[in-house]
Amino acid sequence: MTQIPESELILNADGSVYHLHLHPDQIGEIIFTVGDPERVPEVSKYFDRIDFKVAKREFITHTGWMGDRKVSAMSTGMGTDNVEIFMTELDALVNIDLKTRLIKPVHTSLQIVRLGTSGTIHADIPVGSFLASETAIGLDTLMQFYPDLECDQSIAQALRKTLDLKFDPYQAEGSKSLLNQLSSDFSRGLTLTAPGFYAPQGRKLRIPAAITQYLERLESFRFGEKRITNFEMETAGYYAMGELLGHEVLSLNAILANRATGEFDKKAEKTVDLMISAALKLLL
Ligand SMILES: O=P(O)(O)O[C@H]1O[C@H](CO)[C@@H](O)[C@H]1O
Ligand SMILES: O=c1cc[nH]c(=O)[nH]1
Repeated sequence: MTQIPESELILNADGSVYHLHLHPDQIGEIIFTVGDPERVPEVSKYFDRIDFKVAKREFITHTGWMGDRKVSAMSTGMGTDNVEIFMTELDALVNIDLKTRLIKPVHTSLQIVRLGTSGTIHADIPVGSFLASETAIGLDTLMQFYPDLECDQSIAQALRKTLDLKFDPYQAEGSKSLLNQLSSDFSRGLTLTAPGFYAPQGRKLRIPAAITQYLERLESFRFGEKRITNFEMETAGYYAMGELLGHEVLSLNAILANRATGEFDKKAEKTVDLMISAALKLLL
C-alpha cells in the first residue's frame, strides 16, 4: 500500500485534519450536521454531556454523549463544495491511519444525519413541516470529478431533458435503515440540491433567469408517482459522497419557504428546534 503524501492528506501541526481541525477521537459514531454554524449549539444543547468544542472556518464541532452513544453536532456552511471537504475529512478520520498515512484494512461506516432547512415548490407541503429526502438530485457539477455512482440515474436524466440542462445532474439515495427509524412526522421527498439560493432555486431579484418557466417546469415534473418536493443546497452531495465512501447518510429538512404560496415560516427557529429534538429522539 502506498502512503498518501502530505500535499494530499493535509494535517495541521497538531496532527488534526486540515479543514475540520479534528483528531479521530473527537467525533461520535453518529454525526448530526447543519449548514449554519450557529445551529450547532441548538443541537448539542440536547446532549447529556459535551466533551469537545472545536471551531475552524465554518466547521464547528461539538462532541459528547447522549445516553451510551457518542454523538457529534457539526456545521458545514452552505453548498456541496463544503460537503465534499466535510465528508472526505470525516472519512479520513475513521478510515485512514493519520500517523502512517495508510488506508485502514477494515472500513468503518459512520451514520451522518443532516438537519437542514429547505423550501418546497408545492402548495400542499406546508411551511413548518418536516421532510426526509429519500432521493436527491444534484444540480451542481461535483460528481463530474468522481467515479460514476452505482445508483439509478433515470430521474436525473429525465430532469436534464425537462430543464434543457447542458450538463448531467446526478441522483443519489439516502440511507434506508436511517429512513426506517423515522416516524410519520417526516414526509418523504425527492430533493433538488441547487448550486445557489437565487437563480438555481428559481428566485429572481435583479438578474433575469436563464432558464424560462423554471419553477413551473419543476412543479409539473413527474417521474411515475414521484415529484420534486423541495430545494436546498447540500443533500445530493452528502448522498453521493456517502455512497462513494461507504457511510449511512440521511438528510432531514425543516420546510421554511413555500415557493408556490409565497410564504416563509414565521416561526422558523421553533420549527428547526422541533425538527432537531424529533430527529434526536427517533435516531438515538
Ligand atoms: O439551513 P441549512 O442547513 O444551511 O440549509 C439550507 O439553508 C441554506 C440557504 O439558506 C443552504 O445551506 C440550504 O441547504
Ligand atoms: O428556500 C429555501 C429555504 C431554505 N434553504 C434553501 O436552500 N432554500
